[in-house]
Formats: sequence, C-alpha cells, structure tokens
Amino acid sequence: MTKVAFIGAGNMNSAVILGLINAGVSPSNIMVTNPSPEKREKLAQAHGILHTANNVEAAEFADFIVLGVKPHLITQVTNDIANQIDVSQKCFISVAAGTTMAQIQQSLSGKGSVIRVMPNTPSQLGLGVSGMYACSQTTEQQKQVAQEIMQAVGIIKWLDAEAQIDDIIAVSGSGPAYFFLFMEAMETKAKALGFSDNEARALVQQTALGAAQMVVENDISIAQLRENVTSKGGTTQAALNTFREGGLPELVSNAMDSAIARAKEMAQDS
Ligand SMILES: NC(=O)C1=CN([C@@H]2O[C@H](COP(=O)(O)OP(=O)(O)OC[C@H]3O[C@@H](n4cnc5c(N)ncnc54)[C@H](O)[C@@H]3O)[C@@H](O)[C@H]2O)C=CC1
Ligand SMILES: O=C(O)[C@@H]1CCC=N1
Repeated sequence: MTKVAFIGAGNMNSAVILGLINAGVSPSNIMVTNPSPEKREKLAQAHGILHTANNVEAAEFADFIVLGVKPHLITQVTNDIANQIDVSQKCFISVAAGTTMAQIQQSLSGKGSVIRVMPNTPSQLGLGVSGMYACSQTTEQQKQVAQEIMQAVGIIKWLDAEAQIDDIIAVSGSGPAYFFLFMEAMETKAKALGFSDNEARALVQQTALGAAQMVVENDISIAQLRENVTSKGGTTQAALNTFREGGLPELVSNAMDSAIARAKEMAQDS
C-alpha cells in the first residue's frame, strides 16, 4: 500500500489529508510532521493518522512525501532528508508557490523524483483544483499515484511547462481568496444595510453558492448567465456599470498578474 508523508501540518497539507481520509485512504498509511506538537497532534487525533516531529523519519516511512511548508523552507527540508536517507526511490510532491523544480532537485542532489503541484484550499471539501508538473525522472507509476492523491481532493490538470504553475497559482491557487474578498465586501455592505451578521452571511453565501452552481450546471457561457440576470435598464445593469466604471475587469487581470509576478520573485528569493 502506498504510504504518504506530509511535511508540515498547515492549511494546505491539512486540506489534502482531510481529502484523502474522506476518499477512504487508510490513516495508517499517512504520517504528518510539524515542529510544534499541537498542530500535528490535533490532525493526528482528528483522523487517526501517524505523526512525528522528525521529517527524516516521515520520509523514511513514505513512498510519497508532500512538502507543505512555506516556500523558503522547502529546499532546507529536502536537503536535510537527502543528507540522511537514500531518496532515490522517493517521490517528492511540492505544493509550494515559488520554489522551482531545479531548486528542489538540486537540494536532493538530483536523486528521487519531484512533482510540483499547485492545489487550493477547497481541496478540503473535495472541490479543489490542482495544476501538476512532473520532472523527467518521474515514473509513470509515480505520476499515476500523485494524480490519485490530488484527485482525491478535486480535479487535476497536468501542465506541459513549469511556468504554467505560476499561471495556475493566479487562477485557482490564490483564486478562492479573490471570491472570499468579494463575499466579504458584500457581507459588510449587507450589514450596513441593516441585516444581522447571520442574515448577511446567509444571504451572501447562498448567493455565491447558487451562482457557482449555475455555472457548473448550465452549458451556457458565464457571460450569458450574467446577461440573463441583467434586465435592460434595471438594477443589475446599474450595479455592473459601477463595477465597470471602477475598472473591475482590468483590476482582476492586474491582480492575477501580481500573483504571477510574486511567484517569480519568490523563486528568486528561495
Ligand atoms: N494556503 C493555500 O491556499 C495554498 C498554499 N500553498 C502552498 O502550501 C505551502 C504551505 O502553505 P500553508 O499551508 O498555507 O502554510 P501554513 O503556515 O499553514 O503551514 C506550514 C506548516 O509547516 C510547519 N513547518 C514549519 N517548518 C517546518 C519544518 N521544518 N518541518 C515540518 N513542518 C514545518 C509550520 O509549523 C506550519 O504548520 C506553501 O508553500 C504555499 O505556497 C499552495 C496552494 C494553496
Ligand atoms: O498565497 C500563497 O502564496 C499561496 C499559494 C497559493 C495560495 N496560497
């Protein structure tokens, strides 16, 4: 049975662990590490998975090692593991933004295989999106298992070029936060209009859920769905005009470019 180690008990790894458990993976095949006992013990207790403070012990246990620490720590962690055990048969899956394949491979002295994955937090509901890019040493079997791990938490897209990881970050990796910001702004205004906290939250979340579900279930374009809400000369048109006058479409494009630029900057800093 494939064994998976998760280095770091943070947001992203917790999401993938939860997804795997929900998908029926045996907890005894999953080990999580974290320097502080609280976070890893909480996860271990919640799911019955194994835990340790020792990254090398976890890497020894597993065939697949999911690197879920902050980008600047990735190569430190992989270098430390590769200095202490034979990693030639291991497959490292890095979910870090802005740490390149070359940087990770170098830290492993070229041993083992590396797959860069860019998931997102809706993975914890099984509604994630993951972009995946594998190094040339990755075997078909390793690619298949990595794909199964990420498919347990959502849809995946294999990428042909590593640079596309940064594009996926801008779309789906950071994307949930764009929608949260929008929902927060609507919630704040709903409260200002006099709705209670609970009412404002319920109104906004159901609207967002309904809109997303309409996109999923209809075979027409998103633009058409928008037009269907927009009566000529009506209230929606008035609101959308205000968004356009404020430059919303350009702002979204600029924001996504900022995410891409930041991913590239982070690669320089790593
Ligand atoms: N949060 C998100 O939506 C997404 C995050 N990512 C990537 O996932 C990675 C982790 O991000 P988050 O989960 O948000 O961060 P986080 O801060 O929630 O989790 C990182 C965890 O690693 C632990 N840690 C620190 N040093 C460690 C070490 N030497 N060994 C083991 N564990 C250690 C920390 O205590 C913390 O619990 C980042 O590289 C980020 O780029 C990727 C896609 C989406
Ligand atoms: O904000 C970040 O850097 C990470 C990568 C995508 C989502 N969170």
